[in-house]
Amino acid sequence: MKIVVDANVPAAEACFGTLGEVVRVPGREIDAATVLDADALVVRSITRVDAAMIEEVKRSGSPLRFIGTCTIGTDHMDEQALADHGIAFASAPGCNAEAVVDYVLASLATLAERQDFRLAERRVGIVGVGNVGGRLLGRLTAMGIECLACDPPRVEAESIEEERTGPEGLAGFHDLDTLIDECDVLCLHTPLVSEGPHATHHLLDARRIAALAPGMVLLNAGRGDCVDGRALRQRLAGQGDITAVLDVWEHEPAIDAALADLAGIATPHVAGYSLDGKLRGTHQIYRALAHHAGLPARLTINDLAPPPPVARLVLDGGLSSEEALRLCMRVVHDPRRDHDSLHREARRLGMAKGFDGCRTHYPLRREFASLELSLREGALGLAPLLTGAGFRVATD
Ligand SMILES: NC(=O)c1ccc[n+]([C@@H]2O[C@H](COP(=O)([O-])OP(=O)(O)OC[C@H]3O[C@@H](n4cnc5c(N)ncnc54)[C@H](O)[C@@H]3O)[C@@H](O)[C@H]2O)c1
Ligand SMILES: O=C(O)[C@H](O)[C@H](O)COP(=O)(O)O
Repeated sequence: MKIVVDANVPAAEACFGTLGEVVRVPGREIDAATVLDADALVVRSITRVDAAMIEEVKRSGSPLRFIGTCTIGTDHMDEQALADHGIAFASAPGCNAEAVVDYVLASLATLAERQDFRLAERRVGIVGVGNVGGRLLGRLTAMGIECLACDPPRVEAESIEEERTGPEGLAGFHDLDTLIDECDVLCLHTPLVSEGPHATHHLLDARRIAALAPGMVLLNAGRGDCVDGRALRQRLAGQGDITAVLDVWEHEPAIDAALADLAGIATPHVAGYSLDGKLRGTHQIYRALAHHAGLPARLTINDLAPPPPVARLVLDGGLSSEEALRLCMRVVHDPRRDHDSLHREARRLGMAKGFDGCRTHYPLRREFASLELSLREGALGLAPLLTGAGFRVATD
């Protein structure tokens, strides 16, 4: 079996090499011609697999029968065209959700320090309460931070279910305009949905961007097209009274440089770029391809991940809860580094090349859960906050 794999998929040889011959191709270069004699294709989000590509592949008589994307998002795939041509499809739901939550918490902790506010006193609105938003809700709530949730498709689906099973799980869900009115921080974790009753293209449109109260933080780690970037740029340039944290952008990789300059934190679509998250994505697609091909998938995720560079940190007393949180987060992940790299590489290479370069050469990053915190007596009071934030805490 010949398997074409995006060059930015880690552990590709270790996993897919047990199933067939692996050929690595940079994601932006993968097209119909690349996969003419391939049996399987493994991509990430930068490869557009649309109807035209699938039709060209099939017209050429290619043996291609399986396409997997090692990502959560699937808006780069035309799933209907794949089904129409009998090509099996798999994605990697939830694979990097923990990494995105780490990114959100570390970004908010950075803004709290920069703007001198206490995160615990902020109310956070979460739009899209799936794998990412749901985990974010869980961690923020465990940290004692008040949250409001918005997920109309889920409410609709669960309401139908509720008629059969009784009311549960719907409390605390509100509409988007309520979150805009009542929250200090708005976090977008929606997929890009182009049509239908719950379309998300420009979900944050000019009207909603104008309605954000001065002082609000808008964070987008879903998809760039969920926010009207032009309207956001105008609001930031004109009034400059809100803060934007942007990891995803319209027109990646040639993103709006002026918007990137105005954002408090601007990162090149790397919120989910922990090694753990990428390896989970590879492993999920490896299992799906093995299943499709009727082959055994013997590797476990534990076979793939190396030990973390910092495994354990001992905390004594003397730090405030905010200081301790920031310190522990930054040992694992600091979004300021990614913000600086994006600006530096964009100046050096131009935006599109700089953006892609930061992603291709992304430094090693692990997840909060890879760090064990050992709390000495004076720091024991920090345990609930640090556990809630996602660290492993030992109190012996
Ligand atoms: N920045 C990154 O690195 C990164 C990493 C992972 C995922 N993502 C993006 O984040 C998205 C969400 O990831 P996930 O794993 O939570 O997906 P998911 O499918 O588990 O959850 C998405 C949630 O959004 C809800 N939703 C859909 N339309 C909505 C609307 N109009 N308003 C409010 N909620 C709506 C869905 O009902 C669902 O509960 C992905 O589709 C992907 O595009 C980005
Ligand atoms: O959808 C996802 O999983 C994320 O957006 C993912 O981090 C995208 O990374 P890429 O596929 O572009 O490398």
